[in-house]
Amino acid sequence: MIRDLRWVLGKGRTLDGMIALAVVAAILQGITFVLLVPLLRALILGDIAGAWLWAGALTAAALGFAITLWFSSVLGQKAALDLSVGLYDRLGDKISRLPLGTVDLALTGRLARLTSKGVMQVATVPAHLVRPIITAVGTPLTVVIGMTVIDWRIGLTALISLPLLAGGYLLTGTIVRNRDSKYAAASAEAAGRIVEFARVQPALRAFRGSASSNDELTRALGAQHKTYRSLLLGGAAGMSIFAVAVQAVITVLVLLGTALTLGGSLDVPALVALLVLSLRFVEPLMQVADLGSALRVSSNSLAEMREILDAPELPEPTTAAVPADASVELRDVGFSYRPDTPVLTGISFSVAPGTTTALVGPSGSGKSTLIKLLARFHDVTSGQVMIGGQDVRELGTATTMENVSLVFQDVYLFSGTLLDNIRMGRPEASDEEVFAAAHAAEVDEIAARLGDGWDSQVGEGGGLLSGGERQRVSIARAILKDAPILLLDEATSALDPVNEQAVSRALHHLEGRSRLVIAHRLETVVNADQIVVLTDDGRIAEVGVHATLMANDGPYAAFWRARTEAAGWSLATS
Ligand SMILES: Nc1ncnc2c1ncn2[C@@H]1O[C@H](COP(=O)(O)OP(=O)(O)OP(=O)(O)O)[C@@H](O)[C@H]1O
Repeated sequence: MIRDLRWVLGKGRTLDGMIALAVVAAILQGITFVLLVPLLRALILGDIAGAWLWAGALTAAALGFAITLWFSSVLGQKAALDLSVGLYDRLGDKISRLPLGTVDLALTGRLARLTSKGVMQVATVPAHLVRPIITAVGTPLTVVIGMTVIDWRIGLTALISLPLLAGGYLLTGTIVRNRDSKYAAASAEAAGRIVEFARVQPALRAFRGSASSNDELTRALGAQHKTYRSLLLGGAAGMSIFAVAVQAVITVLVLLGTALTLGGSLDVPALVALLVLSLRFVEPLMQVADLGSALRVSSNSLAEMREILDAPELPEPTTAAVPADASVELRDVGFSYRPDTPVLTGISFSVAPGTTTALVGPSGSGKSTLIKLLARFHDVTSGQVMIGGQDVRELGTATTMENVSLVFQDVYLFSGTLLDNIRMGRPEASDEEVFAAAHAAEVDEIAARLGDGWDSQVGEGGGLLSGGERQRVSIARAILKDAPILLLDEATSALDPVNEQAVSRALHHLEGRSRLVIAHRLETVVNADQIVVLTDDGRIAEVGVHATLMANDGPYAAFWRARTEAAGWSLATS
């Protein structure tokens, strides 16, 4: 854990300083406790001069303890700040370098949890956990040494009791850790079910509440409740075991001290003083169990962050190649998300500069995956994806992205103004260029409808706009960006006719680029320079133009017949 913290902090001098001062503070606190023995002894024996002397020494040690504790607290707070800044920096930096294909909803959810609760848990480790744990261990050790100096038999007994207490602590830890991870898993499941429950509300209400989704949520909440109860019971049992171990040690020390006093080898003042010391000796240890389980929770969060930070990135070339033109070529491309489950196999075709290729295939045939490979969301498992005669791995992610514009179904707008969202296509564009792109994509009518025109907020994720409006904003971005290659997922089937026509007109402004389109509109398919038909297992079934493929009477002709029968009206409107 400390190694991981040091890794986040870089040099970690603040952390090292805090640890060194915490060790000194723990020893000074132990010495303060030990000095109680001669002080009490002097007081009981009526040695006033001696008592003053010991009281002075005790005050000096206590003062030293307070000062070092204060400095180590300050360093602990500084380490907390450095840690949170370091973690946010590293996570932010990593997200910008992760393959886009891996930045999905699951990762977003994990990051939301880790950057809120997780970072705080880790940042407070030095000040609130490491330092108290050093005190909880260093102080009793110093006290044991002091006891040994006063009476070696009592000291030795206290020393031997330490492994017993450590055993009790470990047992507590094991019980809490196992139950805590079960509770964490049940909580994550319950949180997922609640989100799902909220998401499917429209469907649930439309179908008068299908019981299954409710059942799942009830089951997940029940499991969470059960694991929480088990965690509380386990934690209480663990604490009790530890407390019993502590009491046993005190009892043994009292019995031994009494026996030694009765035997005449220990005087009464020393016995009283040692008994006081025994109580102080176990006091810091009592905190260890609590601190230990908190430390484990923080260490789990840090491990999860490291998992994200250590996730593999796409290799980037030292010098990015330059594409010769706007052509696209796939050479025997194979891809799988998981080992041994290929999604695409043996895909080869080219898109000549300025032409349109329509991708057609059943749901799940890999059309979106293929488009994402071209934008380097992932690297191929085998074969090559080329842009302008260069492998995208030689172009690197940045150059690849410079050469493509993406207009996808699930357009995500960031919460900001309409204009800012369009400007994102080319941040350095002038206002005139932004307005021209917005006008071409017919976004100006959206601006006119919204209260604050171009400065209207679009809401988180663009939630204040309709699906078709979000798509037009995304087309405006693409027009502004003016990249030579357009990757488009049409999805106009999900739009109302007015929006569909607006999107369709907006897309005309993106003609002239090399276009690879997941085609849903029959008009796009029939007019495409080339149609690539995929099979349901991600292979190429046919490549050609509409007339040839219809004449072949193969899978494409079957697809065409099915579509025109199902949506004959759309031919009439196109
Ligand atoms: N991130 C992912 N991780 C694992 N498997 C995935 C992932 N994305 C897609 N798949 C799987 O890859 C296959 C192809 O999916 P893809 O979305 O590319 O198909 P598609 O032809 O675009 O489908 P649709 O027309 O329904 O959008 C499917 O079996 C899908 O379940």
